[in-house]
Amino acid sequence: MSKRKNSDYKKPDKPYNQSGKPYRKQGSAKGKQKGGKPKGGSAVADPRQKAITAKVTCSGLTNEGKGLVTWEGKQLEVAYLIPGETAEVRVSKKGPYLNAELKRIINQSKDRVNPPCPYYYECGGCQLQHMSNQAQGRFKQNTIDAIMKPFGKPEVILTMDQPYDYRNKSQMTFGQNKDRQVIGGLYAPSTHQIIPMDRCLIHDPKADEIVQTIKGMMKSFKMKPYNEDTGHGFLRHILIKIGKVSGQIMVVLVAASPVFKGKNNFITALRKAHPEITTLLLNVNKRDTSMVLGNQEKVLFGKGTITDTLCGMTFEISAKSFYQINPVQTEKLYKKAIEMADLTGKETVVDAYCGIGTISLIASQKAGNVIGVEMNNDAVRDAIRNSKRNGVKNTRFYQGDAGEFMVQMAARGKKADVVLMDPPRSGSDETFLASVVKLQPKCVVYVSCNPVTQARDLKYLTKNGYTVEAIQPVDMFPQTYHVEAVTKLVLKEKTDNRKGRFRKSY
Ligand SMILES: C[S@@+](CC[C@H](N)C(=O)[O-])C[C@H]1O[C@@H](n2cnc3c(N)ncnc32)[C@H](O)[C@@H]1O
Repeated sequence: MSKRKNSDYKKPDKPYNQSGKPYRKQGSAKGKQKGGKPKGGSAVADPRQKAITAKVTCSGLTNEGKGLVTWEGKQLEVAYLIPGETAEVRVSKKGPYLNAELKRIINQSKDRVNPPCPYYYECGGCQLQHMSNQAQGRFKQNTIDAIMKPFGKPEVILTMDQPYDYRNKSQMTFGQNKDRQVIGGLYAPSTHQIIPMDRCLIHDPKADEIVQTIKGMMKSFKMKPYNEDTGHGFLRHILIKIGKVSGQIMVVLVAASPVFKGKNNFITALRKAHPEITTLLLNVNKRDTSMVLGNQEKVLFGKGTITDTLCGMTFEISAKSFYQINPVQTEKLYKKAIEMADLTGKETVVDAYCGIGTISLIASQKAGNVIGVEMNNDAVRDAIRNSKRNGVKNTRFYQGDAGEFMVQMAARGKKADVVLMDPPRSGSDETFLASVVKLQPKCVVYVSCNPVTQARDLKYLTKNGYTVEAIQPVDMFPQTYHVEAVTKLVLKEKTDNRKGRFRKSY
């Protein structure tokens, strides 16, 4: 990223509460209290000595779906508490911070439901299963409304009718328990501790079934799970991608070594148990990292890719390429994004952070031409293949940093009528945004899975000639606090004083 030029441009370092104001991290109220009466809740001892039980009432939710309570004048976060509920919480001191854990609900909200997942309270992968679907929708709407308040009122969130089993991509991690038995599951929040589980209710059930089969095969094939502490063992993770429309299934064994003993017999046994698997890969990840996939990849059978259909087009997907994980909601998201772009068939469109070219190719049907730019090599290769596969002739794809690409476009005096952008969670950067401002597309459509970084980037664009015209939230990740939004920005018309009339500044 280039040097900061605009003092308003700042990486968000704190999450925000629903009033859009920064709030403190969980238990982040400092333990020391300077006298004065407690402002809320009631307590029975001093948490500096030992944990105490306090009665509190939940007044709101953080962006991460945790209940906000006031205790002794301090704001604390309590996971799994719902606004309006009164509860007993256990307050303890963690370092300089206070930590509050839910012990018992005294008055229950009508929004509370029994979480269907038996691992819900240990896992942390989902944060909202204790809330009804309507309450989850309201929470996400409030979150996005608060964050986007400076830019206008968002539309009503597009929710999902069947909010379980939706993920087309899943990954499970392998290890051993203290009795040296193989376990497979998901990491507990912010740790590398595996919570053994046979089923995750937001995964495609078929994916979990295949993982259970492989786990069962490990003993007879003497396949050891990898041990992060000793560096011994073979299997680290299993990644599965499923084409929800095509039914094609990719299984990726992520191993610590390329030496796969008993490979052929293993493949034969797995194919016999699951003839529906269309391709199997071995990915080698030797690094001490939380990244699941390593760089080395070998196809063990099949094509090494799967295909799927979105918005009437077919897409080929590699193991390492990004593909939206909830195809039902993705169709709604893409439809909105293309609608917001107001294409007439003549425009030059830039699709930045384009992945395997999904938005580019869908937009190409209504545009003059589309230029896609993407960092990941495999995704660019998929995008090029996908344009051929769909008989699209008016797209070009480039590999590289989207910001650098836009700088070059601006330097060469190229034009773009519309910029579609869909950056990762960290958002875009000033190099990219400054070039958008230079290129002056009449419309920018910004898709984001993180409203906080999106709001930061919108602030930059609105300070530099753009107005937000529409914001559409979409629930792509039911049961979790995450929320996606697509925003339309248009170039403001400027008054040309010399001529005394309005002119467009592009
Ligand atoms: C949220 S995904 C969106 C992909 C695509 N628009 C879609 O809907 O499937 C973000 C994409 O940005 C890519 N990416 C991340 N940083 C990038 C950068 N600096 N320049 C270009 N692409 C980048 C990632 O590899 C990923 O494919």
